[in-house]
Amino acid sequence: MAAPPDNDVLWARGLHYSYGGSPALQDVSIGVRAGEIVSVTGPRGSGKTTLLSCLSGQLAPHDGEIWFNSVPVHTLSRTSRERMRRDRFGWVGSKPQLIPELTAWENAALPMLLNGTGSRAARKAAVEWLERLDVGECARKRPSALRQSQRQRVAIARALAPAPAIVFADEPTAPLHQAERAQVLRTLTTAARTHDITVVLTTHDPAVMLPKVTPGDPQSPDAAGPTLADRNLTLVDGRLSGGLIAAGPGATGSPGSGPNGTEGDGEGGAAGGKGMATGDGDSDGEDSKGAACSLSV
Ligand SMILES: Nc1ncnc2c1ncn2[C@@H]1O[C@H](COP(=O)(O)OP(=O)(O)OP(=O)(O)O)[C@@H](O)[C@H]1O
Repeated sequence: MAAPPDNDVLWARGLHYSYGGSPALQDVSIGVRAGEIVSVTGPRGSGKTTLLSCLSGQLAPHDGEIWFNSVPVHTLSRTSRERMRRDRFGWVGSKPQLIPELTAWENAALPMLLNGTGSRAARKAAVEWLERLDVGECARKRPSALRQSQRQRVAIARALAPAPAIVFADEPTAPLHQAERAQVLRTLTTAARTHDITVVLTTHDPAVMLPKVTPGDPQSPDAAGPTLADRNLTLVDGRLSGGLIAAGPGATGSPGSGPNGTEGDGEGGAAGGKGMATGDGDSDGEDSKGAACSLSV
């Protein structure tokens, strides 16, 4: 069993996953650096949710390896994977999935309380994150009293508050109006960057996808402002397509500045072996979809 490159916090190789014999992921390999923000795009049914579910330990791949730092996730029992998810990962789904009987701060504090954090410390962290995400005034309200965009911010606070190593976000802006999408994505990615949290998110949202940047060209899309993700990966029919795009200079605070497309050399291509998408360029069945959308608490 090969160990993953040291500088990748998350590393997967040769992932396969099928639903009843129908392949959803085929030979997918990916490396994500600590602190990196990676978006995964692709048409409907291309395998984005399945990939996120495998990487986050919700689904066990039918073949392939997944490493979280030095932990071989693919060899863990279901219980150990659950513990790892609870202790080290955050999850933001396309629906906020808050507990209706709990207030916003109680929802945001729940993963910490389940992790054994004391109630005062959990409450303090939850309220601080709600404030950071501009929903501090909602802390004592129940989800039914909030707008959908506010509920999604509470869900983001719930994912970030325990200081996870990685937040997985599956179509986090899907239920929002167009005007709120960029704002919520920016809030999530800015908060993650500030706290050095790695993010892997799926989206159809063009705001997250990285434009091909031509250095020195004033018409280059990057001139319009910073992009939200450091890299975009494209899935087509369960396979990573050649569309690995590395971040340009507009991706503020990006650690994804390896040889695979710094300075916006967009067409990084699949680095390494077939379908291998990595931030560093030199590194070489059990559940239904419903489970993938369950709370990661
Ligand atoms: N629980 C399931 N049972 C059977 N097939 C499934 C299940 N979940 C997903 N699939 C199939 O697996 C393939 C990949 O689905 P997946 O949801 O991962 O793609 P996606 O890119 O996230 O799609 P979307 O953008 O619509 O959410 C699709 O063909 C889908 O129909």
